Amino acid sequence: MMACVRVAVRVRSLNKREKDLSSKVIIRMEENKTSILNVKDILMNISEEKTKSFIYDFSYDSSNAKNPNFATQDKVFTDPGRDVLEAAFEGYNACIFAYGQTGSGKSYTMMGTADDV
Ligand SMILES: Nc1ncnc2c1ncn2[C@@H]1O[C@H](COP(=O)(O)OP(=O)(O)OP(=O)(O)O)[C@@H](O)[C@H]1O
Repeated sequence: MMACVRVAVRVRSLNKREKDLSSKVIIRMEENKTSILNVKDILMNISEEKTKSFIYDFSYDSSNAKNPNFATQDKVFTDPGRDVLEAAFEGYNACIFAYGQTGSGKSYTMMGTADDV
């Protein structure tokens, strides 16, 4: 039996505009914990960062494919997506939706790319 509501958070990689602005990724993810770092601490290289942490059902770091905890499209589909589909096939009402600001990766996360099978 799956929980009624589950929340997953995903971070995408920086886009060209953000890279051109030398933007920093201020989100760190560890298991299902998402932390927001203070950008001033990152820039000044202060190790004792003042972070705000939140626990979600899933936290997906897709910011850098080189990170060991990089979340692939397949992973994002398998964890929250497959259960919802299975529940629907069992006759339960099910809904999955993406929420976030423009350009944050909602369509990408829900639809994938032509290369995804
Ligand atoms: N996880 C990701 N990995 C690589 N590229 C991504 C990822 N998520 C989003 N992108 C890229 O970022 C851009 C914006 O993503 P997308 O169109 O999915 O955003 P959106 O939230 O649906 O935006 P809008 O609300 O404007 O429709 C696209 O070029 C997409 O390919």
